[in-house]
Amino acid sequence: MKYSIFALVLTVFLLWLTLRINETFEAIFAYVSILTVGIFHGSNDISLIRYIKRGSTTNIIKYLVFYVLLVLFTCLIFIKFPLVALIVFVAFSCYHFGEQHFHAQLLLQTIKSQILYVAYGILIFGLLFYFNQDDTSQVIYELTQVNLSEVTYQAFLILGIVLTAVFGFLNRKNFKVEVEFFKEIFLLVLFALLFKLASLLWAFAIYFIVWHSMPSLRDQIESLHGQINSRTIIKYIKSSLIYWLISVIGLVIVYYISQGLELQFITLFFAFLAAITIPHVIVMFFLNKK
Ligand SMILES: CC1=C(/C=C/C(C)=C/C=C/C(C)=C/C=O)C(C)(C)CCC1
Repeated sequence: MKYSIFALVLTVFLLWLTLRINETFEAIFAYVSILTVGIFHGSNDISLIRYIKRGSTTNIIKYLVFYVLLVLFTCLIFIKFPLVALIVFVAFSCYHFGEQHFHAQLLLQTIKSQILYVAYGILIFGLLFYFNQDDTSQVIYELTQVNLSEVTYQAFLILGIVLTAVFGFLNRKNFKVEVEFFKEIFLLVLFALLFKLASLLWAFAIYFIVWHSMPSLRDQIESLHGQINSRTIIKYIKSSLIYWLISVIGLVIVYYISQGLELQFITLFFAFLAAITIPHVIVMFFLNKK
């Protein structure tokens, strides 16, 4: 079965599940899935760098040091200039989500297709934030001390819709033939419904796991090992385990820090996600260019 059909069926099932569980279960499922599959899909960046740089004589330790410094630098920017850091994080994330959605559906990677990636990411985050305004505003306020008004969310969503429509149209000759326009629209309506019914964290988790992390894991295993089977999956898990463990330990430390601060855990959770995500987005950018 094509992955996108599986993801579609799974999303409909999760929509049904959302109607049946309460917010506590949503939060438990969200944290567990983000901490396992979500963090795992970003835990193999060093192997991916080795793959991207194969043939190069540069020592991999150099990349590891650079990677760790980038994580620390992101943390520092979040502390010193939180608004700038948040805007950069959301912009990178929009590109990254859009890239995962479209890169295999387009024939060529051009400036127009890259703007489509950003546009689609804006549309997805626009729907997520628009339908969960209060919770989003609270997290953003705790991170940056900035209070966003309803108009900002409307404008962000409209920007996503317009840019996706315009750049989807401008890329029309660049799409592979099998791209189904109506399936894409149906998906967006499904996301809108899901994001409206689910809590912010659960809605984010469903998109992040089903539509981003799982297809990204599949692409990464294919790039690194040529094919997907139990042997290559185990190989991938083995080489990711140590980085995954370091990330989870980092998050446990963040949890204990949050106990002493007057912040919600979810706020620090997103800040933590940002710190480990920005270097990952850069690695995936170069992997997809290959
Ligand atoms: C959902 C959400 C936010 C953004 C989260 C983002 C942008 C996550 C990106 C994750 C990525 C790109 C992971 C990559 O593998 C904000 C703005 C903190 C506000 C609160 C809710």
